[in-house]
Amino acid sequence: MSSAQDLPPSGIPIFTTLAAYREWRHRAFREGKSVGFVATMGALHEGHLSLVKRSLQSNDLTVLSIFVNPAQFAPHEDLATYPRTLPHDLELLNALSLPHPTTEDPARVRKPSAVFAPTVLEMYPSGITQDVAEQKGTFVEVKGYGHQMEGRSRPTFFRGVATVVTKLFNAIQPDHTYFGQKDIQQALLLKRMVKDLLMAYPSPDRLHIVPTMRDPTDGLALSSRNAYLSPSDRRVAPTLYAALNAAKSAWESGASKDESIRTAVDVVEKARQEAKSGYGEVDVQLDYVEMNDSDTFEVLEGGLKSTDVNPAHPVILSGAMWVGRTRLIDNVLLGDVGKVIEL
Ligand SMILES: Nc1ncnc2c1ncn2[C@@H]1O[C@H](COP(=O)(O)OP(=O)(O)OP(=O)(O)O)[C@@H](O)[C@H]1O
Ligand SMILES: CC(C)(CO)[C@@H](O)C(=O)[O-]
Ligand code: BAL
Repeated sequence: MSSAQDLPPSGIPIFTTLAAYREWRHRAFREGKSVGFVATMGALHEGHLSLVKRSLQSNDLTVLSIFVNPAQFAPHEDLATYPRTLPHDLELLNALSLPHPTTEDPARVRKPSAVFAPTVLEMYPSGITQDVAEQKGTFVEVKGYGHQMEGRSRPTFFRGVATVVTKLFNAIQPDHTYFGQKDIQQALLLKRMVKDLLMAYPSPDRLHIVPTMRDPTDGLALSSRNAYLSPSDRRVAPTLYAALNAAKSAWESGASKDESIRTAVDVVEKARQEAKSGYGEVDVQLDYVEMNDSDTFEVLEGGLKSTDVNPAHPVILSGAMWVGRTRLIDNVLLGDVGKVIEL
């Protein structure tokens, strides 16, 4: 366990080295205790906590990693400014507890058991540069599944995510792991990776996808990057979710894929015009709105309608939008949502 001077006080053990974590993990193996795992980049919010709560409900022990992974940021992206709030993250985790599922004794609760907060060198012993052409060492690519949706705008993102999550799974050795629907392509791609690489910790059926937590007042998906939003940005930010919902209603009322996407684009365009001239003069730019098969990630054909699609194979309706200098993503699922996420 780390006793590093620069770590904030915490009731939860914080491991900064693989060796220290492994000792703890071996004890859990010996004692036959199940370990649930939530991977994060910190700056925790209720969305993260909803994943931690799922883990607490189903596992003896719950580990959370906090690691801002350089490999998933392109050189022009926001690695340097990404919010880092470890003391506050630990406060949130220390305050979290759920009744123990197998007893009515109110004194027995489950709390997060450990935090893994490694250094960059610990995670990348061969070193890491954000420029893919210059990288050396071992990287993981999920071919055919990383170039659509988010991958179109962030071509090296999923390589960085698949690589770090493989490392985290090798380190943590989770029985169960929990990812958020907000990053739906990431979660589904990782499920495929776990299957393709014949991983045991976790096995593919033990990678759980948890619904997106939203601001109850306007539906904005909770996200660490929301911290970048100015008050005027924040007023426009729910537009993406509103646009996706407009497209969803159109689709469910019989519109084609192209018509549904057009509905979403119109919602963003209207908000863009208003935000440009309104108080605060916010610059809104749609990056993409798309509909993709949740299994293959292939783009749906433009003329398709909901009646042409098997509801047992949900469609991902997703998008990304810039609000000022903040890039927001969101998605809704069309069809039998329960086939993809655990409600
Ligand atoms: N609103 C949310 N509801 C449920 N899960 C979420 C939510 N936001 C993030 N997560 C999940 O938490 C995990 C860690 O995500 P991460 O630390 O990148 O936070 P984030 O809020 O997604 O940050 P960012 O702003 O960088 O996208 C991922 O599995 C992610 O999908
Ligand atoms: C899965 C993850 C922790 C890998 O760095 C990150 O992409 C995230 O927080 O979603
Ligand atoms: N939640 C996704 C992490 C990223 O955008 O880098």
